[in-house]
Amino acid sequence: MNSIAIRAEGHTVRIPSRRRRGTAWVHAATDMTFSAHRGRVHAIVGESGCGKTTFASAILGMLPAGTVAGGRLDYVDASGARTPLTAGLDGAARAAALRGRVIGYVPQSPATYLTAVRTVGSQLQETVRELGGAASPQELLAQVSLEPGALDAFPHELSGGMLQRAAIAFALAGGPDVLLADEPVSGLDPDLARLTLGMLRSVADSGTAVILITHDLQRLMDSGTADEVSVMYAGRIVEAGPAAEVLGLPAHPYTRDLLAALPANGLQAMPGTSPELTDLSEEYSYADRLMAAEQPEGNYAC
Ligand SMILES: Nc1ncnc2c1ncn2[C@@H]1O[C@H](COP(=O)(O)OP(=O)(O)OP(=O)(O)O)[C@@H](O)[C@H]1O
Ligand code: NI
Repeated sequence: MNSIAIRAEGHTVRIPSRRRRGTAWVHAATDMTFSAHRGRVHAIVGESGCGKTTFASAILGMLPAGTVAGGRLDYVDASGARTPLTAGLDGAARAAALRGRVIGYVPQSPATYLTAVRTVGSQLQETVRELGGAASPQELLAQVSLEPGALDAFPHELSGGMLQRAAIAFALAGGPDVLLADEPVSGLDPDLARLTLGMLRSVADSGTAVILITHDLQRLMDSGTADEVSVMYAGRIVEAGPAAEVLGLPAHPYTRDLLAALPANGLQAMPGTSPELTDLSEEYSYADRLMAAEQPEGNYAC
């Protein structure tokens, strides 16, 4: 069986952003190479605004209209057949067909996708029916450690942590080959975060390719959930590899600085500031940020 489920090669995304004087371009992804394997958890980490959610949108074929995509971003089925996910409108249509059934998605703000006026159970039942899933709503809730009583609850009756787990149940409803979770543990207390990451681990262990987007390196390390880690900076993957290597012996200065900024490692402030991705120079790298941080007056020169 082919084990790569999502494969990016030179994946590049430019999103148009209208300005008073013409169009500016958001450099949301540049030359990204990435593989997510069935049975493994691949974490994508990086500061706010580096392009993590945009990469998720690309995988889901949900990039904004007018976006220009380059390189390749494919779903690869178990036989090795590739479905391009960003190849123009056609790609978006194909990606839409995969969404839910083949690629399950846990959105960054799970509260927003549920209707307030219907119970969780009726919405989950409908999702299972639409996607032709094999698991019942009861089984899906059990998989994410929610009591069956949650089926009769309205979304506002669930706590933030319960909603986040319900979001995972919805994402699993179609029995997906890939699970894409965008910040699934943000805002959760440590015990719930551990439980949720453990769930994602079991989903991977059952054969699904799990892509876990997070900016919480500490929880990622403590949980040992990830097999691989890709570190994103300003739309690029600056370092990738086995989690123990990337987080234990980081090779890139950006990864080292991210780790040094963790409370457990002394809370050293990140040097300088994250760049705006709008009209970013093609050659921009972390070295530019380090240089600007050393010469703060340079920030005022232009
Ligand atoms: N539709 C859009 N139009 C214009 N700019 C966009 C659009 N979508 C994303 N961006 C920009 O792309 C950049 C990357 O955003 P993205 O949401 O992917 O970052 P992120 O890494 O997920 O951040 P966070 O950790 O805060 O969720 C940001 O500068 C954002 O403003
Ligand atoms: Ni995001």
